[in-house]
Amino acid sequence: MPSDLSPIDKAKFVAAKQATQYVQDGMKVGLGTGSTAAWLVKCLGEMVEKDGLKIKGVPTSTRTAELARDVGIEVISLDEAKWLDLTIDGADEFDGNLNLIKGGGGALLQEKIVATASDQMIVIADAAKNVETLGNFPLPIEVIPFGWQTTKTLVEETLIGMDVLGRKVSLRMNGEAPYYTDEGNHILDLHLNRIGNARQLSLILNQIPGVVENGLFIDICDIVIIGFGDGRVEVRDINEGSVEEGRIDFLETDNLFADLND
Ligand SMILES: O=C(CO)[C@H](O)[C@H](O)COP(=O)(O)O
Repeated sequence: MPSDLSPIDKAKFVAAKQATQYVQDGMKVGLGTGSTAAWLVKCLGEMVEKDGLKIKGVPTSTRTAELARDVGIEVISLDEAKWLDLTIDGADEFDGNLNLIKGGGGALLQEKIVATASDQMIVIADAAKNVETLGNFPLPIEVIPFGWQTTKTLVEETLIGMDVLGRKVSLRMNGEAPYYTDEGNHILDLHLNRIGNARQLSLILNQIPGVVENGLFIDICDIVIIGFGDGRVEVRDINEGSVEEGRIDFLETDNLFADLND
């Protein structure tokens, strides 16, 4: 077993590896963004190269598009694909109803569009992302740069009437400058600590002029695959209401793991 990887990275890897079992020849697959999704893309690239897996990938960011091409996955746009069989992505938090906070990596807009245009969305995550109530992770919202400070004020005023614990709103930065998304927008991070009614908050935030989308994914995710640092995986399926457990043996995957870690 590679010793230089943290238990969290191993957990992300086993969740991603388990998710590849849902990918079949001929599928159009949405490819998420972030460190866990990057493991998935690398695993799928390995399957394309070594097993001749034939898939078309729709990436959710320029970062993922580059990685997917690098590992040999055929990349198409969502407009070319029109509809997807499956999207696999990471998350910043998920709750017992498989509702999510996403957008820690700034790609929430494309991620939500792509996941919504899929028959099935699978989230891959380490166990630390599992929460009872969403909101400890700051909720990202994507806003257009025009008048963003006014939009921020409107968001702050809106939060006064909401069932949340914190109300601090900060502009995401990239060093000294504001962060820009792939669509040329900014991100406001909402430090809410606890979101009492995520469905209501999501609907209300999206009504504010200047807000393009928020990082709450409500009723979008079907399955969460949770990875643990010792190789265990747990699969939660919202439709089946089931929980399955398994294990990925690091000894069996050691070579792949080492290759992918290059
Ligand atoms: O939503 C996302 C990017 O916008 C990511 O999926 C989320 O931030 C989780 O990232 P990681 O897998 O690196 O923990």
